[in-house]
Amino acid sequence: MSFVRSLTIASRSVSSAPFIRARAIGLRTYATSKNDQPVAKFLGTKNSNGNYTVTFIEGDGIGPEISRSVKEIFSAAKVPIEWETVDVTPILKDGKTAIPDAAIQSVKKNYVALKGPLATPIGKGHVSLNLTLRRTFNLFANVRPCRSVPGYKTPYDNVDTVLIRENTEGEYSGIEHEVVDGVVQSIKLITRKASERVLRFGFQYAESIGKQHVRVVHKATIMKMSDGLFVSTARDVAKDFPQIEFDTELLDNTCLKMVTDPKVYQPMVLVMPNLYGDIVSDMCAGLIGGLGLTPSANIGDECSIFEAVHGSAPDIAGKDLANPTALLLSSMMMLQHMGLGAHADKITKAIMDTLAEGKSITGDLGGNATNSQYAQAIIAKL
Ligand SMILES: NC(=O)C1=CN([C@@H]2O[C@H](COP(=O)(O)OP(=O)(O)OC[C@H]3O[C@@H](n4cnc5c(N)ncnc54)[C@H](O)[C@@H]3O)[C@@H](O)[C@H]2O)C=CC1
Ligand SMILES: O=C(O)CCC(=O)C(=O)O
Ligand SMILES: [Mg+2]
Repeated sequence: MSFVRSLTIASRSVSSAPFIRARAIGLRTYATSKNDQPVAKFLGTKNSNGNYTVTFIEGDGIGPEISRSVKEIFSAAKVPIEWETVDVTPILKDGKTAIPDAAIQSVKKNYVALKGPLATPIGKGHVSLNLTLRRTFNLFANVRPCRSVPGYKTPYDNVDTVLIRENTEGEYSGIEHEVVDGVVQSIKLITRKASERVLRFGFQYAESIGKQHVRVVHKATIMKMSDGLFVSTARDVAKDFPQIEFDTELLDNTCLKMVTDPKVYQPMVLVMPNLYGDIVSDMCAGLIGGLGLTPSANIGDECSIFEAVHGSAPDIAGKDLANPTALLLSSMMMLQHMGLGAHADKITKAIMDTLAEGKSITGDLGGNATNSQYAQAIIAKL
């Protein structure tokens, strides 16, 4: 019988990290936190045509189809953006999987990218390029809002959760090895530095979108050292935000309560280690109609990459059946981040009106429209 053991390592180094300041990346708002000088400030500038250049990674599976819809809608809405499409087919560099240099240079130059889903082989094969991108650009916070779509009926009304996932370490550190035949070790790495960084961002983000409560989701009853460090760091950071209510909750209880009464989570921002955030965000998507609807932002000090929560959906790829809304809403978060909020508002209204009308929605939402027909319906409303 094979026996897989997970070893937890917690860094005890005491951080003297400076107070991190963050600009909120909201789906609807572009509020600056009270502490100004944002860590996630958009550093890009307009090119000689008066447009911003944005790196586009179209991705695998449904990626190219939904990317095409986003591009068509942006073009119809006359968003002042020029896309720089890059290839991220992995290369081997010093024996390790790496992103091609041209793609890295493009993101570095433009400070911002929109990304379709990238498939990861199961078991053997290259490491996740999604994770590689997050690590390469130190995109420490993954912001995953999940809100009910007005007019689209689900068993739950008025879902409004915001989950912030630590994005660079934890169970996703990718440190694994075989101890002896049949015994494998996987290391969950938690550091005070990365925890503090994402937690501070979480508090500042909550403040800037008007949520008065931060809840840290963990399993420190079992992973006493690693999740314990995340929780104790959170308690320290919370002292700098006395105006924000702070508490903690065990992950299994969060899952139960979320699918029983998601309204409980409306006033708060949830912050959690990497794997928990991955799983809970898919679960939350299920509350509002599925993965076709939920966006995300990977935030770093310099660059930020915006992508849907979902993956490459191989089961529907190549059929023009995918729902591009999740990538579209991610691109709306991107526009907010870039200070192009007026364009975001206009497109978001067309998206929401099309969804509420229900005549041209995709199969995942119970409609008959293709991805292309849905995109055209949005364009007609612009
Ligand atoms: N950030 C990323 O790029 C992510 C990449 N992946 C990768 O994607 C691949 C496929 O993973 P799965 O487990 O199948 O998850 P998935 O998220 O691709 O699909 C799960 C289910 O949701 C549906 N779905 C997803 N997006 C949809 C959309 N836009 N419209 C309509 N239906 C949609 C799919 O058809 C499927 O039934 C894997 O290689 C995985 O590693 C998975 C999650 C995130
Ligand atoms: O990189 C992958 O294959 C999956 C990543 C994922 O599920 C996520 O980021 O939500
Ligand atoms: Mg995931």
